[in-house]
Amino acid sequence: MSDVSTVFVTGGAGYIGSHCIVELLNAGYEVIVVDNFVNSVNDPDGGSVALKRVETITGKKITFYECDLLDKNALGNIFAKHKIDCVIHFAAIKSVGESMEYPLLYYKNNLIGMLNLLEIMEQFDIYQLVFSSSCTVYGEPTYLPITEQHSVGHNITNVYGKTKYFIEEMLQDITHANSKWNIIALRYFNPLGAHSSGLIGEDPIKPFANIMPLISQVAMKRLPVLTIFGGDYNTDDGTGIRDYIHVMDLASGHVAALNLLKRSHQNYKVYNLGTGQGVSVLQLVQTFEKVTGTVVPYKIVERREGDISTRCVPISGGGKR
Ligand SMILES: O=c1ccn([C@@H]2O[C@H](COP(=O)(O)OP(=O)(O)O[C@H]3O[C@H](CO)[C@@H](O)[C@H](O)[C@H]3O)[C@@H](O)[C@H]2O)c(=O)[nH]1
Repeated sequence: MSDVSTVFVTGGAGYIGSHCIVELLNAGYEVIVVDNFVNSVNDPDGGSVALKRVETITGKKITFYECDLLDKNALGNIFAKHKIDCVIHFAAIKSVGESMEYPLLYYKNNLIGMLNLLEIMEQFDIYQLVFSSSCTVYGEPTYLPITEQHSVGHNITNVYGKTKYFIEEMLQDITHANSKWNIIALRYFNPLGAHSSGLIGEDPIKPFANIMPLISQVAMKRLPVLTIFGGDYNTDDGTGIRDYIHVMDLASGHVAALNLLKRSHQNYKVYNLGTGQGVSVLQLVQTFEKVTGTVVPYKIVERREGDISTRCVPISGGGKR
């Protein structure tokens, strides 16, 4: 198997991307980052503040480019300049609540971006890819905890999840057609937390609807009260249950996936990345209060459209498909 040492990272300035780069650099990989920097706090000298801080944390230099994946020529030019071994594709657009608003924009950015990347990879004879997928591909689960063998594509409640599902299908097809492809799709459950240095973390600049940054906003008094969606789910305390995974554990999962691609040909594999432990919204709030010593005022309202009740992975996942 080829020696993976330089990783091309799309969306490296994002929350998950930046934390993963820390682990990649610590594991001895070199990284080339592309990002369009539209959802990051940017540095006046170019790049993003998060990337600069990753350099501070690791003591290593990051090569980065401002590039949108819709610009295939620009992407090709970057590939032509470097000896890239492997790609991790984080870049995707998300919107508030990930409703069905603007589906065309989602499909265009997320699907064409992926296709451009795959075409350029093939052109440069690079076939190793780790793809950021999501537990949303499972839709409303028919059994719990969710293994990788659970059906995908049914009742997906948001367009973001659908793009992840469509891309997974595409990746599977191309590996069938050309066995040179060596791909792992990682289905993230709900990431939270920050690097222990506190230098990087989740602080979105665009409007967002995920629970953890909202809890932080309320704790910092930027928002008066946390709105908990639904107190009548069929769970112990009535609030929704998710599997929250620490972002640095997610990062380790990416390094493990890359190491696996490097060690042996995988063709196409999917893995869940979760903890195996379901946590309710109320438990999350109470734990946050206990750990930080800060009170988080909340009110329980109607369920949010498109939300499911419970989603978690088994303690030891299956891993094969
Ligand atoms: O203001 C809020 C926001 C969320 N929740 C609840 O908190 C839990 C988690 O919600 P959220 O952080 O929005 O995540 P999910 O709804 O589980 O799904 C998100 O998280 C997945 C894993 O990252 C992504 O793949 C999905 O696209 C994304 O919608 C759910 O029970 C929500 O009902 C609230 O009660 N109040």
